[in-house]
Amino acid sequence: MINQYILGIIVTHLFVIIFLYSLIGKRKNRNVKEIEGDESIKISTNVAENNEYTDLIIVGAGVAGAALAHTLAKDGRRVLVIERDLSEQDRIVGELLQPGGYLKLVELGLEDCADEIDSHPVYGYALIKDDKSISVSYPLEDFHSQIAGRGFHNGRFVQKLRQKAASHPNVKMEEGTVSSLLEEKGIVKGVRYRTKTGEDIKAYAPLTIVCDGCFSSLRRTLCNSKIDVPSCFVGLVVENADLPYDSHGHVILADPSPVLFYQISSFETRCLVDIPGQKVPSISTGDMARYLKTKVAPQLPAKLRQSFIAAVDKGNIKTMHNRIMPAAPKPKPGALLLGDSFNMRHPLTGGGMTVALSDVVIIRDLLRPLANFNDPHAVCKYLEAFYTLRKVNEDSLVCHALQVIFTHELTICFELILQPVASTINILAGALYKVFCATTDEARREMQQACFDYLGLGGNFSVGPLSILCGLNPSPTHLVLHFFAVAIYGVGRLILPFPLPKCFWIGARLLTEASGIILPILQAEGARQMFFPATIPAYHRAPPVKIMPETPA
Ligand SMILES: Cc1cc2nc3c(=O)[nH]c(=O)nc-3n(C[C@H](O)[C@H](O)[C@H](O)COP(=O)(O)OP(=O)(O)OC[C@H]3O[C@@H](n4cnc5c(N)ncnc54)[C@H](O)[C@@H]3O)c2cc1C
Repeated sequence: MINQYILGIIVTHLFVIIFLYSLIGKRKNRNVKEIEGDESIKISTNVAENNEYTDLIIVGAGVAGAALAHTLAKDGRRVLVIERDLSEQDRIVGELLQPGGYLKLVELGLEDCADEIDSHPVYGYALIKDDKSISVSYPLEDFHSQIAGRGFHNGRFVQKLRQKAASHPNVKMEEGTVSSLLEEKGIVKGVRYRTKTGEDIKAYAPLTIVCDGCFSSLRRTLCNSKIDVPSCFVGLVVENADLPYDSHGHVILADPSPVLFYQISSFETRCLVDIPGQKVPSISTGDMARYLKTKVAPQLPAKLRQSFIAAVDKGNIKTMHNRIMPAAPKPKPGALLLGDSFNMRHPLTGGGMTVALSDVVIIRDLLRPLANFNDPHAVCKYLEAFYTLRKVNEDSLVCHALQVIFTHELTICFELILQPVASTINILAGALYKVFCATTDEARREMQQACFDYLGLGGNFSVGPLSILCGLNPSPTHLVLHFFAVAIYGVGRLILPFPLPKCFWIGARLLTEASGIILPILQAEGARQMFFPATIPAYHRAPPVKIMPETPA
Protein backbone atom coordinates (compact mmCIF):
# COMPACT_ATOMS: atom_id res chain seq x y z
CA MET A 1 0.00 0.00 0.00
CA ILE A 2 2.79 2.41 1.08
CA ASN A 3 4.61 1.38 -2.09
CA GLN A 4 1.67 2.31 -4.27
CA TYR A 5 1.22 5.59 -2.38
CA ILE A 6 4.82 6.77 -2.78
CA LEU A 7 4.89 5.71 -6.39
CA GLY A 8 1.64 7.51 -6.96
CA ILE A 9 3.28 10.71 -5.65
CA ILE A 10 6.35 10.28 -7.89
CA VAL A 11 4.28 9.63 -10.96
CA THR A 12 1.86 12.47 -10.10
CA HIS A 13 4.85 14.84 -10.07
CA LEU A 14 5.79 13.63 -13.49
CA PHE A 15 2.34 14.45 -14.69
CA VAL A 16 2.42 17.92 -13.23
CA ILE A 17 5.45 18.43 -15.49
CA ILE A 18 3.53 17.03 -18.47
CA PHE A 19 0.58 19.26 -17.67
CA LEU A 20 2.72 22.40 -17.43
CA TYR A 21 4.41 21.45 -20.64
CA SER A 22 1.06 21.08 -22.38
CA LEU A 23 0.07 24.54 -21.11
CA ILE A 24 3.12 26.06 -22.75
CA GLY A 25 2.11 24.28 -25.93
CA LYS A 26 -1.14 26.32 -25.66
CA ARG A 27 -3.17 24.21 -27.94
CA LYS A 28 -6.50 25.96 -27.79
CA ASN A 29 -9.21 23.42 -28.08
CA ARG A 30 -8.49 19.77 -28.63
CA ASN A 31 -11.93 18.91 -29.83
CA VAL A 32 -11.78 21.41 -32.64
CA LYS A 33 -10.39 19.55 -35.61
CA GLU A 34 -9.46 20.98 -38.95
CA ILE A 35 -10.99 19.82 -42.13
CA GLU A 36 -10.73 20.85 -45.76
CA GLY A 37 -12.43 24.00 -46.87
CA ASP A 38 -13.94 24.60 -50.25
CA GLU A 39 -10.98 26.52 -51.57
CA SER A 40 -10.80 26.34 -55.34
CA ILE A 41 -7.40 25.55 -56.76
CA LYS A 42 -5.95 27.15 -59.79
CA ILE A 43 -4.94 24.28 -61.98
CA SER A 44 -2.65 24.17 -64.91
CA THR A 45 -4.24 25.55 -68.09
CA ASN A 46 -3.32 22.46 -70.09
CA VAL A 47 -5.86 20.54 -68.01
CA ALA A 48 -8.65 22.57 -69.44
CA GLU A 49 -7.26 22.41 -72.96
CA ASN A 50 -6.30 18.78 -73.07
CA ASN A 51 -8.40 16.05 -71.52
CA GLU A 52 -5.50 13.61 -71.52
CA TYR A 53 -3.32 15.80 -69.34
CA THR A 54 -2.41 14.14 -66.07
CA ASP A 55 -1.23 16.15 -63.08
CA LEU A 56 -0.03 13.11 -61.25
CA ILE A 57 0.20 9.37 -61.32
CA ILE A 58 -0.50 7.32 -58.21
CA VAL A 59 0.89 3.80 -58.10
CA GLY A 60 -1.24 1.50 -55.94
CA ALA A 61 -4.83 2.00 -54.80
CA GLY A 62 -4.59 0.71 -51.25
CA VAL A 63 -5.45 2.85 -48.23
CA ALA A 64 -2.88 5.55 -49.00
CA GLY A 65 -3.20 5.60 -52.82
CA ALA A 66 -7.00 5.53 -53.02
CA ALA A 67 -7.44 8.16 -50.27
CA LEU A 68 -4.84 10.40 -51.91
CA ALA A 69 -6.38 10.04 -55.37
CA HIS A 70 -9.81 11.14 -54.19
CA THR A 71 -8.38 13.96 -52.11
CA LEU A 72 -6.24 15.45 -54.86
CA ALA A 73 -8.97 14.96 -57.47
CA LYS A 74 -11.28 17.02 -55.26
CA ASP A 75 -8.64 19.74 -55.34
CA GLY A 76 -8.90 19.79 -59.12
CA ARG A 77 -5.93 17.61 -60.06
CA ARG A 78 -6.18 15.12 -62.91
CA VAL A 79 -5.08 11.84 -61.39
CA LEU A 80 -4.16 8.55 -63.04
CA VAL A 81 -4.22 5.65 -60.56
CA ILE A 82 -2.61 2.37 -61.55
CA GLU A 83 -3.51 -0.57 -59.32
CA ARG A 84 -2.26 -4.11 -59.78
CA ASP A 85 -5.47 -5.82 -58.68
CA LEU A 86 -8.77 -3.99 -58.39
CA SER A 87 -10.68 -6.96 -56.97
CA GLU A 88 -11.51 -7.15 -53.27
CA GLN A 89 -8.61 -8.62 -51.32
CA ASP A 90 -8.83 -10.92 -48.31
CA ARG A 91 -5.94 -9.78 -46.13
CA ILE A 92 -5.08 -9.87 -42.46
CA VAL A 93 -3.66 -6.33 -42.50
CA GLY A 94 -5.28 -2.96 -41.82
CA GLU A 95 -8.42 -4.13 -40.05
CA LEU A 96 -8.47 -1.83 -37.03
CA LEU A 97 -8.62 1.86 -37.75
CA GLN A 98 -7.78 3.86 -34.63
CA PRO A 99 -9.96 6.89 -33.77
CA GLY A 100 -7.08 9.19 -34.77
CA GLY A 101 -7.19 7.57 -38.22
CA TYR A 102 -10.96 7.89 -38.35
CA LEU A 103 -10.57 11.62 -37.67
CA LYS A 104 -8.21 11.83 -40.62
CA LEU A 105 -10.86 10.09 -42.76
CA VAL A 106 -13.30 12.80 -41.65
CA GLU A 107 -10.76 15.50 -42.52
CA LEU A 108 -10.49 13.98 -45.97
CA GLY A 109 -14.26 13.64 -46.37
CA LEU A 110 -13.94 9.85 -46.65
CA GLU A 111 -15.65 8.76 -43.44
CA ASP A 112 -18.52 7.16 -45.36
CA CYS A 113 -16.01 4.57 -46.63
CA ALA A 114 -16.12 2.99 -43.17
CA ASP A 115 -19.93 2.73 -43.38
CA GLU A 116 -22.04 -0.09 -44.84
CA ILE A 117 -19.19 -2.58 -44.68
CA ASP A 118 -20.46 -4.23 -41.48
CA SER A 119 -17.70 -2.46 -39.56
CA HIS A 120 -17.61 -2.69 -35.80
CA PRO A 121 -16.98 0.26 -33.44
CA VAL A 122 -13.98 0.07 -31.12
CA TYR A 123 -14.07 2.16 -27.93
CA GLY A 124 -10.90 1.12 -26.16
CA TYR A 125 -8.42 -1.60 -25.34
CA ALA A 126 -8.22 -4.46 -22.87
CA LEU A 127 -4.93 -5.86 -21.68
CA ILE A 128 -4.84 -9.40 -20.29
CA LYS A 129 -1.95 -10.96 -18.41
CA ASP A 130 -2.27 -14.36 -16.73
CA ASP A 131 -5.67 -14.20 -15.02
CA LYS A 132 -5.73 -10.42 -14.64
CA SER A 133 -7.22 -7.94 -17.04
CA ILE A 134 -7.61 -4.19 -17.37
CA SER A 135 -9.62 -2.18 -19.83
CA VAL A 136 -9.14 1.43 -20.86
CA SER A 137 -11.52 3.50 -22.95
CA TYR A 138 -10.39 5.89 -25.65
CA PRO A 139 -10.76 9.51 -24.49
CA LEU A 140 -13.62 10.30 -26.87
CA GLU A 141 -15.85 12.35 -24.56
CA ASP A 142 -15.06 15.59 -26.36
CA PHE A 143 -15.88 14.25 -29.79
CA HIS A 144 -19.01 13.61 -31.79
CA SER A 145 -20.37 10.13 -31.03
CA GLN A 146 -19.51 8.91 -34.53
CA ILE A 147 -15.78 9.25 -33.69
CA ALA A 148 -14.42 5.89 -32.53
CA GLY A 149 -12.11 3.17 -33.72
CA ARG A 150 -13.43 0.87 -36.45
CA GLY A 151 -12.81 -2.81 -37.03
CA PHE A 152 -13.56 -4.05 -40.56
CA HIS A 153 -12.44 -6.31 -43.36
CA ASN A 154 -9.56 -4.43 -44.97
CA GLY A 155 -10.68 -5.49 -48.47
CA ARG A 156 -14.15 -4.02 -48.00
CA PHE A 157 -12.78 -0.71 -46.71
CA VAL A 158 -10.23 -0.42 -49.51
CA GLN A 159 -12.93 -1.21 -52.11
CA LYS A 160 -15.05 1.64 -50.75
CA LEU A 161 -12.07 4.01 -50.94
CA ARG A 162 -11.37 2.88 -54.50
CA GLN A 163 -15.01 3.26 -55.56
CA LYS A 164 -15.14 6.74 -54.10
CA ALA A 165 -11.90 7.73 -55.83
CA ALA A 166 -12.87 6.16 -59.17
CA SER A 167 -16.26 7.88 -59.14
CA HIS A 168 -14.59 11.29 -59.19
CA PRO A 169 -14.46 12.71 -62.74
CA ASN A 170 -10.82 13.78 -62.27
CA VAL A 171 -9.66 10.24 -61.50
CA LYS A 172 -8.80 7.63 -64.08
CA MET A 173 -8.28 4.25 -62.46
CA GLU A 174 -6.44 1.58 -64.42
CA GLU A 175 -5.75 -2.04 -63.59
CA GLY A 176 -2.12 -2.76 -64.29
CA THR A 177 1.21 -3.55 -62.68
CA VAL A 178 3.82 -0.83 -62.67
CA SER A 179 7.19 -2.35 -63.49
CA SER A 180 9.41 0.73 -63.34
CA LEU A 181 9.66 4.46 -63.00
CA LEU A 182 10.55 6.31 -66.18
CA GLU A 183 13.54 8.52 -65.54
CA GLU A 184 15.33 11.12 -67.62
CA LYS A 185 18.41 12.88 -66.30
CA GLY A 186 17.55 11.98 -62.71
CA ILE A 187 13.94 13.17 -62.99
CA VAL A 188 11.01 10.77 -62.76
CA LYS A 189 8.78 11.45 -65.73
CA GLY A 190 6.19 8.74 -65.26
CA VAL A 191 5.81 4.98 -65.09
CA ARG A 192 5.86 1.92 -67.25
CA TYR A 193 3.08 -0.57 -66.59
CA ARG A 194 1.52 -3.71 -67.97
CA THR A 195 -2.26 -3.99 -68.17
CA LYS A 196 -4.24 -7.14 -67.35
CA THR A 197 -4.48 -7.83 -71.08
CA GLY A 198 -0.70 -7.76 -71.40
CA GLU A 199 -0.37 -4.35 -73.00
CA ASP A 200 2.85 -2.51 -72.14
CA ILE A 201 2.13 1.19 -71.53
CA LYS A 202 4.14 4.26 -70.62
CA ALA A 203 2.32 7.01 -68.76
CA TYR A 204 3.73 10.46 -68.10
CA ALA A 205 2.99 13.11 -65.47
CA PRO A 206 4.99 15.83 -63.74
CA LEU A 207 4.57 14.03 -60.39
CA THR A 208 4.38 10.31 -59.52
CA ILE A 209 3.37 9.27 -56.01
CA VAL A 210 4.29 5.69 -55.22
CA CYS A 211 1.91 4.00 -52.75
CA ASP A 212 2.65 0.36 -53.62
CA GLY A 213 2.61 -0.94 -50.07
CA CYS A 214 4.91 -2.99 -47.88
CA PHE A 215 6.29 -5.15 -50.73
CA SER A 216 7.12 -2.06 -52.80
CA SER A 217 9.24 -2.85 -55.81
CA LEU A 218 9.64 0.84 -56.69
CA ARG A 219 10.95 2.29 -53.43
CA ARG A 220 14.57 1.31 -54.15
CA THR A 221 15.55 4.57 -55.83
CA LEU A 222 13.36 6.78 -53.64
CA CYS A 223 14.48 5.90 -50.12
CA ASN A 224 17.29 4.35 -48.16
CA SER A 225 15.12 1.52 -46.91
CA LYS A 226 16.38 -0.56 -44.03
CA ILE A 227 13.77 -3.17 -43.26
CA ASP A 228 13.73 -5.13 -40.03
CA VAL A 229 11.41 -8.13 -39.63
CA PRO A 230 11.07 -8.77 -35.88
CA SER A 231 8.15 -11.18 -36.09
CA CYS A 232 5.25 -12.65 -38.03
CA PHE A 233 1.53 -12.43 -37.42
CA VAL A 234 -0.57 -15.54 -37.85
CA GLY A 235 -4.13 -14.51 -38.65
CA LEU A 236 -7.39 -16.36 -38.01
CA VAL A 237 -11.02 -15.31 -38.10
CA VAL A 238 -12.83 -16.42 -34.96
CA GLU A 239 -16.59 -16.60 -35.37
CA ASN A 240 -18.96 -15.49 -32.62
CA ALA A 241 -16.11 -15.01 -30.17
CA ASP A 242 -17.17 -14.10 -26.66
CA LEU A 243 -14.69 -11.28 -26.02
CA PRO A 244 -14.20 -10.32 -22.36
CA TYR A 245 -14.80 -6.63 -23.17
CA ASP A 246 -17.35 -5.66 -25.78
CA SER A 247 -16.14 -3.36 -28.61
CA HIS A 248 -12.57 -3.30 -27.32
CA GLY A 249 -9.32 -4.39 -28.90
CA HIS A 250 -7.75 -7.14 -26.78
CA VAL A 251 -4.04 -7.64 -26.21
CA ILE A 252 -3.12 -10.85 -24.41
CA LEU A 253 0.40 -10.86 -23.01
CA ALA A 254 1.27 -14.43 -23.90
CA ASP A 255 4.50 -16.37 -24.18
CA PRO A 256 6.50 -15.83 -26.40
CA SER A 257 4.70 -12.67 -27.58
CA PRO A 258 1.29 -10.96 -27.68
CA VAL A 259 -1.96 -12.26 -29.17
CA LEU A 260 -4.52 -9.74 -30.43
CA PHE A 261 -8.29 -9.98 -30.81
CA TYR A 262 -10.61 -7.35 -32.27
CA GLN A 263 -13.99 -7.59 -33.89
CA ILE A 264 -14.04 -6.91 -37.64
CA SER A 265 -17.72 -7.50 -38.40
CA SER A 266 -20.95 -8.20 -36.56
CA PHE A 267 -19.92 -11.83 -35.99
CA GLU A 268 -16.21 -12.12 -36.86
CA THR A 269 -13.21 -11.40 -34.69
CA ARG A 270 -9.71 -11.14 -36.05
CA CYS A 271 -7.12 -12.98 -34.03
CA LEU A 272 -3.46 -12.19 -34.70
CA VAL A 273 -0.87 -14.39 -33.01
CA ASP A 274 2.61 -12.90 -32.96
CA ILE A 275 5.52 -15.29 -33.50
CA PRO A 276 8.97 -13.72 -33.01
CA GLY A 277 11.50 -14.20 -35.81
CA GLN A 278 10.88 -14.80 -39.48
CA LYS A 279 10.08 -18.49 -39.46
CA VAL A 280 6.69 -19.87 -38.52
CA PRO A 281 5.49 -23.46 -38.18
CA SER A 282 4.32 -24.89 -41.50
CA ILE A 283 0.60 -24.58 -42.21
CA SER A 284 0.53 -27.40 -44.78
CA THR A 285 2.09 -30.03 -42.48
CA GLY A 286 -0.28 -29.20 -39.61
CA ASP A 287 2.54 -27.88 -37.41
CA MET A 288 0.89 -24.48 -37.26
CA ALA A 289 -2.46 -25.87 -36.11
CA ARG A 290 -0.63 -27.93 -33.47
CA TYR A 291 1.31 -24.86 -32.30
CA LEU A 292 -1.85 -22.77 -32.04
CA LYS A 293 -3.76 -25.45 -30.16
CA THR A 294 -1.06 -26.56 -27.75
CA LYS A 295 1.00 -23.41 -27.19
CA VAL A 296 -1.40 -20.50 -27.76
CA ALA A 297 -4.90 -21.75 -26.83
CA PRO A 298 -4.02 -22.62 -23.19
CA GLN A 299 -2.87 -19.02 -22.64
CA LEU A 300 -6.15 -17.48 -23.82
CA PRO A 301 -9.05 -16.51 -21.54
CA ALA A 302 -11.26 -19.58 -21.05
CA LYS A 303 -14.26 -17.97 -22.74
CA LEU A 304 -12.26 -17.49 -25.98
CA ARG A 305 -10.57 -20.87 -26.11
CA GLN A 306 -13.29 -22.97 -27.77
CA SER A 307 -14.04 -20.49 -30.53
CA PHE A 308 -10.30 -20.05 -31.13
CA ILE A 309 -9.79 -23.81 -31.50
CA ALA A 310 -12.81 -23.97 -33.82
CA ALA A 311 -11.18 -21.26 -35.97
CA VAL A 312 -7.94 -23.25 -36.10
CA ASP A 313 -9.88 -26.35 -37.15
CA LYS A 314 -11.70 -24.38 -39.84
CA GLY A 315 -8.30 -23.80 -41.32
CA ASN A 316 -8.28 -20.38 -42.97
CA ILE A 317 -4.90 -19.50 -41.45
CA LYS A 318 -2.82 -16.73 -42.99
CA THR A 319 0.62 -15.42 -42.09
CA MET A 320 2.33 -12.12 -42.71
CA HIS A 321 5.76 -10.78 -41.84
CA ASN A 322 5.75 -7.72 -39.59
CA ARG A 323 8.10 -5.18 -41.08
CA ILE A 324 9.64 -2.12 -39.50
CA MET A 325 11.08 0.51 -41.80
CA PRO A 326 11.80 4.02 -40.50
CA ALA A 327 11.26 6.74 -43.07
CA ALA A 328 14.56 7.46 -44.83
CA PRO A 329 13.67 9.49 -47.91
CA LYS A 330 16.00 10.01 -50.85
CA PRO A 331 14.17 12.92 -52.50
CA LYS A 332 14.04 12.63 -56.27
CA PRO A 333 12.48 15.21 -58.61
CA GLY A 334 9.18 14.00 -60.07
CA ALA A 335 8.44 11.32 -57.45
CA LEU A 336 7.36 10.79 -53.85
CA LEU A 337 6.79 7.75 -51.65
CA LEU A 338 3.79 7.38 -49.34
CA GLY A 339 2.18 4.75 -47.12
CA ASP A 340 3.88 1.47 -46.30
CA SER A 341 6.26 1.80 -49.22
CA PHE A 342 7.73 4.78 -47.38
CA ASN A 343 7.47 3.93 -43.70
CA MET A 344 6.41 0.88 -41.63
CA ARG A 345 6.08 0.12 -37.93
CA HIS A 346 5.19 -3.00 -35.95
CA PRO A 347 1.44 -3.58 -36.43
CA LEU A 348 0.86 -4.44 -32.74
CA THR A 349 -0.79 -1.05 -32.11
CA GLY A 350 -2.73 -0.93 -35.39
CA GLY A 351 -1.27 2.43 -36.40
CA GLY A 352 -0.36 1.96 -40.09
CA MET A 353 -3.55 3.30 -41.66
CA THR A 354 -3.62 6.23 -39.23
CA VAL A 355 -0.10 7.21 -40.28
CA ALA A 356 -0.91 6.76 -43.98
CA LEU A 357 -4.07 8.92 -43.74
CA SER A 358 -2.29 11.54 -41.65
CA ASP A 359 0.42 11.75 -44.31
CA VAL A 360 -2.24 12.12 -47.03
CA VAL A 361 -3.65 15.13 -45.14
CA ILE A 362 -0.21 16.75 -44.97
CA ILE A 363 0.50 16.14 -48.67
CA ARG A 364 -2.92 17.52 -49.61
CA ASP A 365 -2.32 20.71 -47.63
CA LEU A 366 1.20 21.10 -48.98
CA LEU A 367 0.18 20.63 -52.62
CA ARG A 368 -2.86 22.89 -52.42
CA PRO A 369 -1.18 26.22 -53.08
CA LEU A 370 0.72 24.88 -56.12
CA ALA A 371 -0.79 25.79 -59.47
CA ASN A 372 0.92 22.83 -61.13
CA PHE A 373 3.83 20.44 -60.60
CA ASN A 374 5.66 21.31 -63.80
CA ASP A 375 8.97 22.28 -62.18
CA PRO A 376 10.13 18.92 -60.76
CA HIS A 377 13.19 20.32 -58.97
CA ALA A 378 11.22 23.09 -57.27
CA VAL A 379 8.37 20.73 -56.31
CA CYS A 380 10.85 18.17 -54.97
CA LYS A 381 12.57 20.81 -52.83
CA TYR A 382 9.21 22.14 -51.66
CA LEU A 383 7.96 18.66 -50.71
CA GLU A 384 10.95 18.07 -48.45
CA ALA A 385 8.82 19.95 -45.91
CA PHE A 386 6.66 16.83 -45.75
CA TYR A 387 9.43 14.85 -44.04
CA THR A 388 9.61 17.40 -41.23
CA LEU A 389 5.91 18.11 -40.93
CA ARG A 390 4.99 14.45 -40.40
CA LYS A 391 7.26 14.39 -37.36
CA VAL A 392 6.95 17.72 -35.57
CA ASN A 393 4.12 19.06 -33.45
CA GLU A 394 3.51 21.74 -30.87
CA ASP A 395 6.14 20.20 -28.62
CA SER A 396 8.65 20.90 -31.29
CA LEU A 397 7.21 24.36 -31.65
CA VAL A 398 7.82 24.99 -27.96
CA CYS A 399 11.41 23.80 -28.32
CA HIS A 400 11.72 25.86 -31.44
CA ALA A 401 10.27 28.91 -29.75
CA LEU A 402 12.94 28.56 -27.06
CA GLN A 403 15.56 28.37 -29.79
CA VAL A 404 14.12 31.50 -31.34
CA ILE A 405 14.27 33.32 -28.00
CA PHE A 406 17.87 32.36 -27.45
CA THR A 407 19.16 32.68 -30.99
CA HIS A 408 16.85 35.45 -32.28
CA GLU A 409 16.35 33.42 -35.43
CA LEU A 410 12.82 34.12 -36.54
CA THR A 411 12.26 31.23 -38.90
CA ILE A 412 9.03 29.97 -37.47
CA CYS A 413 5.43 30.36 -38.47
CA PHE A 414 3.49 30.58 -35.21
CA GLU A 415 0.03 30.10 -36.70
CA LEU A 416 0.80 26.46 -37.27
CA ILE A 417 -1.51 23.94 -35.71
CA LEU A 418 0.25 20.68 -36.39
CA GLN A 419 -1.13 17.29 -35.65
CA PRO A 420 1.13 14.82 -37.35
CA VAL A 421 1.25 11.44 -35.77
CA ALA A 422 3.72 9.38 -37.75
CA SER A 423 6.77 9.30 -35.50
CA THR A 424 4.81 9.09 -32.26
CA ILE A 425 2.85 6.06 -33.45
CA ASN A 426 5.97 4.44 -34.89
CA ILE A 427 7.95 4.84 -31.68
CA LEU A 428 5.15 3.58 -29.48
CA ALA A 429 4.59 0.52 -31.66
CA GLY A 430 8.26 -0.46 -31.58
CA ALA A 431 8.69 0.16 -27.85
CA LEU A 432 5.47 -1.56 -26.80
CA TYR A 433 6.25 -4.62 -28.88
CA LYS A 434 9.59 -5.03 -27.12
CA VAL A 435 8.03 -4.53 -23.68
CA PHE A 436 5.20 -6.98 -24.42
CA CYS A 437 7.41 -9.85 -25.60
CA ALA A 438 8.00 -12.54 -23.00
CA THR A 439 11.52 -12.88 -21.71
CA THR A 440 13.51 -14.75 -19.09
CA ASP A 441 15.42 -11.57 -18.19
CA GLU A 442 14.25 -10.44 -14.77
CA ALA A 443 14.60 -6.71 -15.47
CA ARG A 444 12.55 -7.02 -18.69
CA ARG A 445 9.91 -9.08 -16.88
CA GLU A 446 9.67 -6.34 -14.24
CA MET A 447 9.32 -3.75 -17.00
CA GLN A 448 6.42 -5.67 -18.56
CA GLN A 449 4.71 -6.09 -15.18
CA ALA A 450 5.27 -2.38 -14.38
CA CYS A 451 3.71 -1.45 -17.72
CA PHE A 452 0.67 -3.64 -17.03
CA ASP A 453 0.22 -2.24 -13.52
CA TYR A 454 0.85 1.36 -14.64
CA LEU A 455 -1.90 1.09 -17.24
CA GLY A 456 -4.13 -0.32 -14.51
CA LEU A 457 -3.61 2.74 -12.28
CA GLY A 458 -6.43 4.52 -14.11
CA GLY A 459 -6.75 8.22 -14.85
CA ASN A 460 -4.06 9.77 -16.99
CA PHE A 461 -1.79 6.78 -16.37
CA SER A 462 -4.11 4.67 -18.52
CA VAL A 463 -5.75 7.18 -20.80
CA GLY A 464 -2.49 9.06 -21.53
CA PRO A 465 -0.71 6.14 -23.20
CA LEU A 466 -3.93 4.99 -24.91
CA SER A 467 -4.56 8.42 -26.41
CA ILE A 468 -1.07 8.25 -27.92
CA LEU A 469 -1.65 4.72 -29.23
CA CYS A 470 -4.96 5.62 -30.86
CA GLY A 471 -3.59 8.67 -32.65
CA LEU A 472 -5.47 11.29 -30.62
CA ASN A 473 -2.36 12.66 -28.94
CA PRO A 474 0.55 13.03 -31.35
CA SER A 475 3.02 14.30 -28.76
CA PRO A 476 6.33 12.39 -28.76
CA THR A 477 7.22 14.19 -25.51
CA HIS A 478 4.21 12.72 -23.75
CA LEU A 479 5.17 9.33 -25.13
CA VAL A 480 8.72 9.51 -23.82
CA LEU A 481 7.55 10.80 -20.44
CA HIS A 482 5.02 7.98 -20.07
CA PHE A 483 7.63 5.44 -21.11
CA PHE A 484 10.11 6.58 -18.48
CA ALA A 485 7.31 7.00 -15.92
CA VAL A 486 6.64 3.27 -16.40
CA ALA A 487 10.33 2.51 -15.87
CA ILE A 488 10.49 4.68 -12.71
CA TYR A 489 7.28 3.09 -11.47
CA GLY A 490 8.90 -0.31 -12.04
CA VAL A 491 12.02 0.68 -10.09
CA GLY A 492 9.90 2.11 -7.27
CA ARG A 493 7.93 -1.14 -6.99
CA LEU A 494 11.21 -3.00 -6.67
CA ILE A 495 12.93 -0.91 -4.03
CA LEU A 496 10.03 0.21 -1.86
CA PRO A 497 9.45 -0.12 1.05
CA PHE A 498 12.49 -2.35 1.83
CA PRO A 499 15.31 -1.58 -0.60
CA LEU A 500 17.43 -4.72 -0.93
CA PRO A 501 20.71 -4.61 -2.89
CA LYS A 502 19.42 -7.20 -5.37
CA CYS A 503 16.35 -5.05 -6.06
CA PHE A 504 18.54 -1.98 -6.62
CA TRP A 505 20.54 -4.02 -9.12
CA ILE A 506 17.43 -5.19 -11.00
CA GLY A 507 16.04 -1.65 -10.86
CA ALA A 508 19.22 -0.23 -12.39
CA ARG A 509 19.08 -2.87 -15.11
CA LEU A 510 15.42 -2.08 -15.72
CA LEU A 511 16.31 1.56 -16.36
CA THR A 512 19.13 0.50 -18.67
CA GLU A 513 16.83 -1.90 -20.52
CA ALA A 514 14.16 0.81 -20.86
CA SER A 515 16.72 3.21 -22.33
CA GLY A 516 18.01 0.41 -24.54
CA ILE A 517 14.50 -0.07 -25.92
CA ILE A 518 13.45 3.53 -26.56
CA LEU A 519 16.68 5.30 -27.49
CA PRO A 520 17.49 3.30 -30.65
CA ILE A 521 13.88 3.68 -31.81
CA LEU A 522 14.02 7.43 -31.18
CA GLN A 523 17.26 7.62 -33.08
CA ALA A 524 15.87 5.63 -36.01
CA GLU A 525 12.84 7.92 -36.13
CA GLY A 526 15.08 11.00 -36.21
CA ALA A 527 14.46 12.27 -32.67
CA ARG A 528 16.61 15.32 -33.16
CA GLN A 529 14.51 16.54 -36.03
CA MET A 530 11.36 15.64 -34.11
CA PHE A 531 12.13 17.67 -31.01
CA PHE A 532 14.43 20.32 -32.46
CA PRO A 533 13.63 20.81 -36.14
CA ALA A 534 16.06 23.17 -37.86
CA THR A 535 13.18 25.02 -39.47
CA ILE A 536 9.51 24.28 -39.50
CA PRO A 537 8.14 24.92 -42.97
CA ALA A 538 5.13 27.19 -43.26
CA TYR A 539 2.14 24.91 -43.41
CA HIS A 540 -1.16 26.12 -44.71
CA ARG A 541 -3.75 24.13 -42.86
CA ALA A 542 -7.26 24.07 -44.23
CA PRO A 543 -9.91 26.04 -42.30
CA PRO A 544 -11.20 24.25 -39.19
CA VAL A 545 -14.45 22.36 -38.92
CA LYS A 546 -15.74 21.37 -35.52
CA ILE A 547 -16.35 17.75 -34.62
CA MET A 548 -17.90 18.54 -31.28
CA PRO A 549 -20.07 16.29 -29.16
CA GLU A 550 -23.77 16.51 -29.97
CA THR A 551 -25.65 19.04 -27.84
CA PRO A 552 -28.48 17.36 -25.99
CA ALA A 553 -31.90 18.13 -27.51
C1 LIG B 1 -0.11 -8.18 -40.16
C2 LIG B 1 -0.44 -6.73 -40.27
C3 LIG B 1 -1.55 -6.22 -39.60
C4 LIG B 1 -1.84 -4.87 -39.67
N1 LIG B 1 -2.92 -4.39 -38.99
C5 LIG B 1 -3.20 -3.06 -39.01
C6 LIG B 1 -4.31 -2.54 -38.30
O1 LIG B 1 -5.06 -3.26 -37.63
N2 LIG B 1 -4.53 -1.20 -38.36
C7 LIG B 1 -3.73 -0.36 -39.10
O2 LIG B 1 -3.96 0.84 -39.12
N3 LIG B 1 -2.69 -0.85 -39.80
C8 LIG B 1 -2.41 -2.16 -39.79
N4 LIG B 1 -1.36 -2.65 -40.51
C9 LIG B 1 -0.62 -1.73 -41.41
C10 LIG B 1 -1.51 -1.36 -42.61
O3 LIG B 1 -1.99 -2.52 -43.21
C11 LIG B 1 -0.73 -0.55 -43.61
O4 LIG B 1 -0.07 0.51 -42.94
C12 LIG B 1 -1.63 0.05 -44.69
O5 LIG B 1 -2.33 -0.96 -45.34
C13 LIG B 1 -0.74 0.81 -45.67
O6 LIG B 1 -1.48 1.21 -46.79
P1 LIG B 1 -0.77 1.37 -48.21
O7 LIG B 1 -1.77 2.01 -49.09
O8 LIG B 1 0.56 1.98 -48.06
O9 LIG B 1 -0.50 -0.12 -48.67
P2 LIG B 1 -1.54 -1.19 -49.15
O10 LIG B 1 -2.85 -1.00 -48.48
O11 LIG B 1 -0.87 -2.50 -49.01
O12 LIG B 1 -1.76 -0.87 -50.70
C14 LIG B 1 -0.75 -1.03 -51.67
C15 LIG B 1 -1.45 -1.20 -53.01
O13 LIG B 1 -0.49 -1.12 -54.05
C16 LIG B 1 -0.77 -2.12 -55.02
N5 LIG B 1 0.47 -2.40 -55.73
C17 LIG B 1 1.59 -2.98 -55.24
N6 LIG B 1 2.56 -3.04 -56.18
C18 LIG B 1 2.02 -2.48 -57.29
C19 LIG B 1 2.54 -2.25 -58.59
N7 LIG B 1 3.78 -2.59 -58.93
N8 LIG B 1 1.73 -1.67 -59.50
C20 LIG B 1 0.47 -1.31 -59.18
N9 LIG B 1 -0.06 -1.50 -57.96
C21 LIG B 1 0.71 -2.07 -57.02
C22 LIG B 1 -1.29 -3.28 -54.20
O14 LIG B 1 -2.07 -4.17 -55.00
C23 LIG B 1 -2.12 -2.56 -53.14
O15 LIG B 1 -3.45 -2.39 -53.54
C24 LIG B 1 -1.03 -4.00 -40.45
C25 LIG B 1 0.09 -4.51 -41.11
C26 LIG B 1 0.38 -5.85 -41.02
C27 LIG B 1 1.59 -6.37 -41.72
